[in-house]
Amino acid sequence: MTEDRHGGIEAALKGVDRPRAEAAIRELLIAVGEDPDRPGLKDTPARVARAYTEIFAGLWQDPGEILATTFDEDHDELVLVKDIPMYSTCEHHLVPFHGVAHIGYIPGADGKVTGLSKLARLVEVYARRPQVQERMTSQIADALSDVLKPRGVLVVIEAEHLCMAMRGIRKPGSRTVTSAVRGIFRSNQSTRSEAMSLVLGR
Ligand SMILES: Nc1nc2c(ncn2[C@@H]2O[C@H](COP(=O)(O)OP(=O)(O)OP(=O)(O)O)[C@@H](O)[C@H]2O)c(=O)[nH]1
Ligand SMILES: [Zn+2]
Repeated sequence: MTEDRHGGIEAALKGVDRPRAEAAIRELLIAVGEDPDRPGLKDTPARVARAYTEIFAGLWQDPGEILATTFDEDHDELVLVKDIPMYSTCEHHLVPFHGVAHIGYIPGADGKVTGLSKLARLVEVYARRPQVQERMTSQIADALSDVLKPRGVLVVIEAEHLCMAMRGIRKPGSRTVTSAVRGIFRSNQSTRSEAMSLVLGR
């Protein structure tokens, strides 16, 4: 696990009760019919506890802190970062859903913008939690709106849910697309359509 100056992994390493997680994984292995003491599984509970600490580190991270670095660029038109890879965990089945996030915003009257990497970090904060795709999409849009006070925000997430692929209905390849629009993207249809075509155009 790499260190994260925004407190995610570091805070998660301090906060997560790993002995408890390890005990739970051991119990799960027994419950599904495995022998947690066989050599291949001996270190698995500790390994999984560490992996979950990383996978859910967003619970320990403050999105406001990530967006704290802003600068005035006097830019009053669209800023769009496309195809940000994301891996999250479906809170219903605790299996991954993964895909890409696209984030666009039009800065507010003060021209305040944030570093481009911060948009990708924001995706990480909300992806690294037990999630539902719709909620994750709205949370990213709301965090950006609250901190940057932009004229508009548009977030689109396209993802495949492994709970629909490797189990249950078993439809690999189906993609779920969610969007959240705020400000001018919500009130002005032509602005929204223009941004959407940039987002979805390949
Ligand atoms: N809206 C939404 N649904 C999700 C998301 N992730 C998983 N689901 C759905 O959550 C639902 C949970 O349904 P349940 O009937 O409680 O669980 P289940 O019996 O395991 O359902 P199946 O997956 O249909 O086998 C399923 O339809 C999943 O496809 C998500 O991000 N958004
Ligand atoms: Zn699921």
